[in-house]
Amino acid sequence: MKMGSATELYSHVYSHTRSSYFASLFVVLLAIFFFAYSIQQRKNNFPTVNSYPRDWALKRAHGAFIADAKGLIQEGFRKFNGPFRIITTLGSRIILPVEYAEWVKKSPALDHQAFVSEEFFARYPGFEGTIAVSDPHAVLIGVVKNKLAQSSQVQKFHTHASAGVAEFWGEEEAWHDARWADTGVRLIGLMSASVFVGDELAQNATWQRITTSYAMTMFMATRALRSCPSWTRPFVHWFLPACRNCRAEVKCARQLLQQELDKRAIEKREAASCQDQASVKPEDSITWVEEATAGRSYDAVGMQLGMSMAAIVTTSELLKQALTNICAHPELVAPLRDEIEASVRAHGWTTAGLFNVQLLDSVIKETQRLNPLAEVNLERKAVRDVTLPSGQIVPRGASISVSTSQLLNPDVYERPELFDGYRYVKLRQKGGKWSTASSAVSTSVDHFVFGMGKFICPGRFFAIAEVKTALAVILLAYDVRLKPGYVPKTIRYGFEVMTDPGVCVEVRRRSL
Ligand code: HEM
Repeated sequence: MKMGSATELYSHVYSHTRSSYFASLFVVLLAIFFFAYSIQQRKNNFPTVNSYPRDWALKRAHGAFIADAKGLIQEGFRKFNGPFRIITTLGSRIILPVEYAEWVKKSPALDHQAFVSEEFFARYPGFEGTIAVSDPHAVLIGVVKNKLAQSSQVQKFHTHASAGVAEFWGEEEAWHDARWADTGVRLIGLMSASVFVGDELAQNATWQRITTSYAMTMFMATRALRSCPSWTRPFVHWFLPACRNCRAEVKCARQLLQQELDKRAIEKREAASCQDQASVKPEDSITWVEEATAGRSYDAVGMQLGMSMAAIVTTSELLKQALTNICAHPELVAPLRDEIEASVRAHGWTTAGLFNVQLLDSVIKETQRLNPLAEVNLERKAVRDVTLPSGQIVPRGASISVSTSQLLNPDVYERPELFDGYRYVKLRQKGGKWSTASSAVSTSVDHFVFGMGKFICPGRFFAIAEVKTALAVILLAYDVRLKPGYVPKTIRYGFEVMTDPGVCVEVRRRSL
């Protein structure tokens, strides 16, 4: 009996313990499940603005994105009143309102190079330019930051801009077509290449063609690859015509650059063999990259294509838009010329001279405000799960961007839809935050066309100096106007905002 009772008691206690054990396990599992579920929910908690019923192949989503990304962004903020997703032709992007800009700027979990590497396939042959820009050792970025931005290139810019416009437009004193969509890019290509690779290679027509077209060729290849399922990409990139074009451009650029490197090596050997003759290294980015890598192996052509890719489309778009805006506001021409002439008289073609042309600086910054190149900026990839100030989780691997809608915010800018060449001159006079934020190379939450924080564009000083020099050279030597009847417009494709490829600017040589 005793024994029986003990066994019964034991089995009673055991079954009780076992059932409470299972109950506790159940509760713990349930809690884990709900915790994981709530995290998953928070991760997926970004409503999508262009998701449509039965749009399995995303045709409608892509069409809406390409046709009117700006409208979709406005719709997203209106509907969701906070962060949301947008389906793009390059995948999906989380769009944040400007209130998140400072947070994005500081978040160590958000990376720009990882974004470029992932979104622009920095792993396939032909994509050497993207590989160089997203290289984790940041050699190219270091060269742009430490050398390109610091050395004064204004004299070189002036020489090449003057030669360029004389070649493109000549001495004709009658109004004629400036072919501005093309000559604007060629001008920036020439000026940039003179600093990137030195005078001789800069003059080479094939080098000019490749370095001005590579960014677009690479972008077309990216688009073609994105339209293929991800598992096919490691194979199809060998066959897609757009990817083959990329590889052909890299191959041709490599041959041309190698000739330049060989020529430099011979000159160096000759200088070394001639005891009393010191070897003078050319002051250009070929030399700077070689010094920065300090004997480590690197891809010289990748560096050059990466630099051209980052520099030429962006800067030539700004130049084209700025001159078009000046033509559309002819009352700006006389005061701009007066300012440039006074500055050149006092300082010559120098960094100090460019610093003094404050109206030109304002015209350029105002151009960027209305033509910011893209509807979004601060493009980042989350390198780990990261929680937004709103509590939503951006999952590792997701891409985010901040909307540039602040550029048109009437609380910041009076009559924001209008082009006002004097806008930043007037804001600078107001003082306060605008005493520094009004300059074309500066950045703030009210104008971050060059990005912000750790990844801010290191080439902005170079770009602004180039655009100022080119505009000054043009305005001093030529009269400019829009072709009678032409109304300026921009072309939008997804997030991109570009100059009208049919822009009609006319020029005539000034008789001085
Ligand atoms: C008007 C002309 C230009 C515009 C609008 C522009 C814009 C930008 C923007 C928005 C970024 C990303 C910043 C961020 O996300 O915070 C960037 C990065 C970069 N830009 Fe520019 N850029 C211009 C010209 C140039 C030039 C002339 C160069 C080189 C000569 C250059 C080299 C770079 C590089 C290397 C990066 C990558 C920085 C990094 O990942 O840390 N850019 N640029």
